[in-house]
Amino acid sequence: MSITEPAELVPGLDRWRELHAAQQPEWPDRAALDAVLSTLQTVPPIVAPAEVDTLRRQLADVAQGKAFLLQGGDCAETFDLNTEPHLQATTRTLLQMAVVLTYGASVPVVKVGRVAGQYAKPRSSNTDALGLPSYRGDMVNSLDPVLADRIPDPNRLVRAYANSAAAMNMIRAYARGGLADLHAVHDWNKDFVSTSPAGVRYDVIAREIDRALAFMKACGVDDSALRGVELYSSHEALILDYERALLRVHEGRAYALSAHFVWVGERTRQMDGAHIEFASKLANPIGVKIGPTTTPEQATELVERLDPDGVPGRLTLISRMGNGKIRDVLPGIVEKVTASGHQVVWQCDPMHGNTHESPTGYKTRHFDRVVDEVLGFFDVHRRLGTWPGGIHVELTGEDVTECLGGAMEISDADLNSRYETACDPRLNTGQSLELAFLVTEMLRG
Ligand SMILES: O=C[C@H](O)[C@H](O)COP(=O)(O)O
Ligand SMILES: C=C(OP(=O)(O)O)C(=O)O
Repeated sequence: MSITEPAELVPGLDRWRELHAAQQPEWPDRAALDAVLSTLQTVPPIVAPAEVDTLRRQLADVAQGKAFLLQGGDCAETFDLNTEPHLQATTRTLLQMAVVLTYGASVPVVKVGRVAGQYAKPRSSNTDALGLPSYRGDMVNSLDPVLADRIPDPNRLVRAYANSAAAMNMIRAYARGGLADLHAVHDWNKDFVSTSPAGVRYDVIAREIDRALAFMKACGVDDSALRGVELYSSHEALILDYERALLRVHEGRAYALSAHFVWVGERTRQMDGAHIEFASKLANPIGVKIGPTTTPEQATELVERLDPDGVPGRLTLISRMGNGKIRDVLPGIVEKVTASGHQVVWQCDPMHGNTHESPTGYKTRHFDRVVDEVLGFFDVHRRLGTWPGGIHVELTGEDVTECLGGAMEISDADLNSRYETACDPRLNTGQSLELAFLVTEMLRG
């Protein structure tokens, strides 16, 4: 693999540098940043091109209605919480959701974590409630409300790389055996079953799977394929200097090897902006968030620009419109993009359009609105005869109290008991599993 002079190997690779890049940190010392970037240009990347290509092929199946995409993880990962228990909890929750979907709806599930690199956040405001520079993710500055720690520090890019690489190392290990072995389907529910209605429901499926595995064993069927899974990483490609430093050219194609899948956010998807230009040059499967103001024309323009060769699954359009708007805004977009002939993955992020502030001052989301946005997404696709390809959720495997509602009926008064997110509120394990059960019913629907 060539890692020298990527811009000479891929024409126009660095055109993004001439365009406006929204939401970039104001690094105080350009020379310090450049020193860090030149280090990152020579490190081994976090993922490999062959893995990225495999995911792209699996997303082609999703685009063609043959599989479902489950993507989830922290809103913002932090260096402090990049621990084995935290990674295991996130992985377990994703695996449990995938089992519920695969078993309940008989559909292959492509599993992608918001993990091993989700260290940068776009913000609505440059300052926080205390008047300090906003926290922009551990890759940029510190969550601690101290002025000096909120100054962007380029050394954090190296820490983000190192933490991502370490996390990806563990995730690959989990995926290849042990934790992700379907024979451990019961263990994923340990400590959880007795405390959650969704855990009890899950246990029923786990017992059925156990029986099926015992039956297969008795019949002498080779079940080695069930001893591991494929689990991919993803994050928002926000800090372009970082993404560019971890880009490598392989067989003439530019791969962002910071993750298997990267997406461009709602705040940075301007057609004439640097993020879309950068993403257009990548060989990775990429996503773009589309919010409630997106027009069918804009969506089609994005698709033509990011999928010029019409590769099924190359592009995932992630709608995040809010439950009150999705039924009105999404249909025109789906109709026009479908008429263009491009086979995109349609994915629903039911989190980012449904955020509000609780009377107690917490940024929160109500589970009912989350579910209603997913229902709206399914309604639209059913009506138009297109495939509701996946969901994208902010979740954690911890028992936090950040989103309201769900079977445990988390109330405004409960929010302060375990509100731990570094940025936006996440579904806890129980709420995540409940969502998986509900989506299974929608898929069967
Ligand atoms: O996760 C998404 C965004 O970074 C987040 O919603 C922005 O939050 P803010 O409006 O508090 O800046
Ligand atoms: C910032 C995010 O979302 P959006 O771009 O949709 O606001 C996110 O998913 O972290």
